[in-house]
Order: sequence, then C-alpha cells, then structure tokens
Amino acid sequence: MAKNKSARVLTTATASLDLDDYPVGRYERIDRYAPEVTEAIQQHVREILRWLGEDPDREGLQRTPERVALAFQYLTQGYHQDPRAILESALFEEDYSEMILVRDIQIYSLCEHHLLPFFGKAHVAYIPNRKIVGLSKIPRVVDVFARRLQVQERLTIQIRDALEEVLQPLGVAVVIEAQHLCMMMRGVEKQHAVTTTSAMSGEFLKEATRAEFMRLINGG
Ligand SMILES: Nc1nc2c(ncn2[C@@H]2O[C@H](COP(=O)(O)OP(=O)(O)OP(=O)(O)O)[C@@H](O)[C@H]2O)c(=O)[nH]1
Ligand SMILES: [Zn+2]
Repeated sequence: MAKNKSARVLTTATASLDLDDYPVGRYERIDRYAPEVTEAIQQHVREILRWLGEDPDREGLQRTPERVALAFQYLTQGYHQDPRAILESALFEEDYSEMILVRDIQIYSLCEHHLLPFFGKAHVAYIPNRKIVGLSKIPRVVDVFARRLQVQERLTIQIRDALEEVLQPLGVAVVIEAQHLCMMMRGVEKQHAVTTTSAMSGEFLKEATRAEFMRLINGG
C-alpha cells in the first residue's frame, strides 16, 4: 500500500503509471524504500517547514514532505547496497595487465556537514592481477559510496579500498574533482573552487604509473 503510494509519487514526473506497469529494474531502487522511514522523515520535514516560517498546508507544499523523504532516501540508498557483491557479480579471469581507466564518471553526493550536494567527476583506474571486473560495475561502486553522507576524501578512499579488496589488483587509483554547494551557495560563496582528492595503491604509488594515469585523465 504505502509502497505503491511512494512509487506513484515518483513516477508522476514521467507518466501516471504504477510501479507495476514499469519494466522490472527501472524503478527497483524506489521499491526498496521503507514506508515507515518515509512516514517518519515526512513528519520532521513538515516541522522544518513550519520552523522556517512556511505553511506546510499551502497547496505547493502539501506533498513536499513526502517528496523530500523520498528524495533523501534515494540520495542515501548507498547505505543499503553492497559494493563487494556488485564487483563479485562480474569478475572474469583475463591475462591483461595494463592499466584500465574509467574516466569522467559523474558523481552526485551529499556533504555530511550541511546535507548539501557536492558533484563532479570521478576517475578510476586499476591494473589487474589476472582478475578483471565488468566495466559498468566501476561506476556502480562509485555510486554506492557517493549515495551516502560523505566527505570527498572518504568517498575517494572507500572506492579505492573496495576495488583493492575484491580485485586484489596490482594497483588502484581514484581521483575525484568536485564542487561543493556548501561552499558555493552559502559559507565562503566561492563559485569556481574545485576540490581534487586522490587515493592510490600498489603500482600507482610509483611515479611513472601515477604520471601516466594523470596524463590519461587529463585527456593526454
Ligand atoms: N574536508 C572536507 N570538508 C568539507 C567537505 N564538504 C564540506 N566540507 C567543509 O566542512 C567544514 C565544516 O566546517 P564548520 O566550520 O563546522 O561549518 P560552517 O560554519 O558551516 O563552515 P563554513 O562552510 O566555512 O561556513 C567546512 O569548512 C566545509 O567547507 C568535504 O568533502 N571534505
Ligand atoms: Zn558542506
């Protein structure tokens, strides 16, 4: 009941269909929301609106608490996802031992201090040690960690460590370039500041490999 209600809310943007009418998979994540969590968050958002001086019962805001509750569950769904299982679902034996780089992976995350978005690009590379992983699993793992409350540094390290643990490769490199709305629309209000973080292991600790990676992510 409440599950269907949630699904209907989120699908109205594309079509007025119930979750059941959609191909399996497209809304699989929405299906995962717990109705009691949605309900509890909704009540608090109503209170926040009131404390901000708004009238939560005016027309435009009537369904806002529910929308916010769903949006925050969506944006933090990574807590319920297992990066190890994702990587293990597509591991292959292969005699390839050059660098594999997936570059320009878009990320959207939430800063844990202000619950405001930070967004940008992640570049992830590894050098396999007989095990390679399905390429799409790399952005999926990036999302698992990005869809949580984060600081950019921890996000970077968690991606590296997940790949390291499951693939046991010769090395992993992760670079994230991001802009933080908490530094743009409030606080210091710097519109062009981009933060770059990196986490390396194994072969990437060597200057030559690291330099090749840096050259490749800069389009060289
Ligand atoms: N290291 C790091 N800091 C972050 C990240 N996201 C936000 N921050 C910072 O977290 C800090 C929190 O500092 P506080 O002084 O407690 O918070 P604040 O008073 O809101 O600080 P201002 O943003 O400077 O107004 C700020 O300096 C933010 O810029 C991140 O991913 N990594
Ligand atoms: Zn912040």
